[in-house]
Amino acid sequence: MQETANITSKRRRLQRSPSPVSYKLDDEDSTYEPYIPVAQRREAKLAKLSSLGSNVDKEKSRKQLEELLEREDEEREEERRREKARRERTLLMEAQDVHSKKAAEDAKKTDVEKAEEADAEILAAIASRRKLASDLELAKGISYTDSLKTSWRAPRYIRERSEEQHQRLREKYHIIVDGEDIPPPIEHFSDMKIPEAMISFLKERKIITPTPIQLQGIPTAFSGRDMIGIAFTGSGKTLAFCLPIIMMALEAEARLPLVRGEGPVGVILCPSRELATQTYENVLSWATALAKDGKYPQLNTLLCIGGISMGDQSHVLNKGLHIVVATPGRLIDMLEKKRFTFNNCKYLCMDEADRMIDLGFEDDVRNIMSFFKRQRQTLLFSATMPRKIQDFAQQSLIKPILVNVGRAGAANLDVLQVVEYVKQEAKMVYLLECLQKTAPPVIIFSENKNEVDDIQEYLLLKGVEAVAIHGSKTQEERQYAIKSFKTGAKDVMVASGVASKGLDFNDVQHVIIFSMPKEIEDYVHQIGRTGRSGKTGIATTFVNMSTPEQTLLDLKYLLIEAGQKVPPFLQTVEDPRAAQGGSLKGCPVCGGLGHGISNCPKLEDAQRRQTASHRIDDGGGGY
Ligand SMILES: Nc1ncnc2c1ncn2[C@@H]1O[C@H](COP(=O)(O)OP(=O)(O)OP(=O)(O)O)[C@@H](O)[C@H]1O
Repeated sequence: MQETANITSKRRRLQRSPSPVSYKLDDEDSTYEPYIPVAQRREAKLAKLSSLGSNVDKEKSRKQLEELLEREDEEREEERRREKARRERTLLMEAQDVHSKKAAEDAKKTDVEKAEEADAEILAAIASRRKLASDLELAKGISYTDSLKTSWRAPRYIRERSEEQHQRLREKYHIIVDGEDIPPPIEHFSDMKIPEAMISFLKERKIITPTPIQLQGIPTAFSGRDMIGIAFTGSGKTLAFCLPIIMMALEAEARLPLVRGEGPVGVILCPSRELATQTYENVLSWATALAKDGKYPQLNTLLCIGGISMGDQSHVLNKGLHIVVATPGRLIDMLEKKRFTFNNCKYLCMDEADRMIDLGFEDDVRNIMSFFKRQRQTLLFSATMPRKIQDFAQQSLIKPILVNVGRAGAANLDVLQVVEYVKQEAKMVYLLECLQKTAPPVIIFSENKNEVDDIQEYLLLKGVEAVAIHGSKTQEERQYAIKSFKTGAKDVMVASGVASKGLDFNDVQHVIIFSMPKEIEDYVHQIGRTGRSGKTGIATTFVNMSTPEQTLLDLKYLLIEAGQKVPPFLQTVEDPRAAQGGSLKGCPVCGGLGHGISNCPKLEDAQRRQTASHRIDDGGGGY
């Protein structure tokens, strides 16, 4: 009996000892009484009463007791109500306190801080864009976690190098990488397991050692990895994404030759017909060089752009198809008409990718992705890729690797940038003078199609051999302009933005920017038509009162970044953010260094275009 009592008292002590969750209550509130339900209390009191065994009328006592208990209950209830009201009052006061503190903090915030908060809100709104994947994948919740498997491996002696050695090599070439299990950089084409015939062909064209984007980008793409490749204009990105597609097509053909109705194995998307044509010609020449060697099969490549008759390429469509180079509009048309399918397509590359996944083309890209029937390798390349687009793209790729040579959007350092203040009415005359600065070939850029025509007309009148290209010209006129400028038959090409992205003309000496584009990215692409492939070039830009101050600021920062001379009139352009003590970070939407997101011309333009709901490509990219 004694033992039982001990155990019971021990148990009680144990029950009272603080549990990890309730210790605060036990420690701090010594008046705490555990709650006993009313019925239980009532029973206990009645039991106590009957145990007294008095002679009083038990029924009467029961009634009195019940009244007493009811009164007690009411008093307890009243006390509980008062306690609740007191707590609610305290919470309300706390909330009011927090609110007034926030209002006081807001009042203390500078305009810059408020602007930064507004920027963050806009950024968050853009970040909520739908993932870049096909609607089918999104609807079915399909997402892949592993990169595409390929048989390619770096040579053993390179694989055996330590990660520090790889990193040292990257640092030597100013390559910044980001991602998991990054393949090693390879300094020589001969170590990349590229066919000898290809190496000899490249050598004939003075392509002897890989450029930085190639020495990290080619092994990355050969390994089957998704990647974002960013490198300045004229740095050889085309070879970095074409070689992998060629090798993949050769491998597919060697496994099982493709027959009519099969293929393509891979597709390259470009934002303009001209760029697609140029890339197609490159692929064609590299594939032909391999076939000529006799050891490799002839690959069939299709150019799929608007403005041309696809019937002219029926000989390609009548055989197994290996590679398609396309602009989005015509590609979608061909896929919808089932002229070919993407059932076995496993390589998608987007050149000038920021433009492709930019607000205007986004839905086209998603539509194209919906034709893929299996996992693909996706590669995005550009000289400009603002942080926001990089982030957006990264969530759409599988274990992506970012290969970055220099700051995305930085100007090519081989271009000498000269910015001149020229009054609007003096521009045409000064242009003639400016043309004397260098020997031809020269490209003149204007943002306005009518102005392009006016400049060409003026130059022709003055006896300058000039051709013109813009989105309203017919495809024949555009092809003629490109061809005659490329072959050197014409000295000067006057162009709107359509010719700025990615086009590779031999040895352009001088780029004249007659009217400064609003978006600094466009400027970077335009001046990038010179100073290519390690050569130097000059870019002269006309600005005046009609150039928006913000554009001038973007330009000023870009010149400073590239170590170029900042002319006195640009030096006087003040950054309002600096005056207010705000941060001078570049715009995450367009990469411009002279403004924040809330003043981004690209965003404004995209919003305007979305409202007008028509396409982005200056008449050249789509169908
Ligand atoms: N490894 C190399 N060595 C020397 N020249 C090269 C090499 N790779 C490519 N080139 C040449 O450099 C020129 C520019 O290459 P490409 O057009 O691929 O540049 P890009 O980086 O795509 O430029 P953009 O951003 O303007 O499109 C081409 O004429 C090409 O033949």
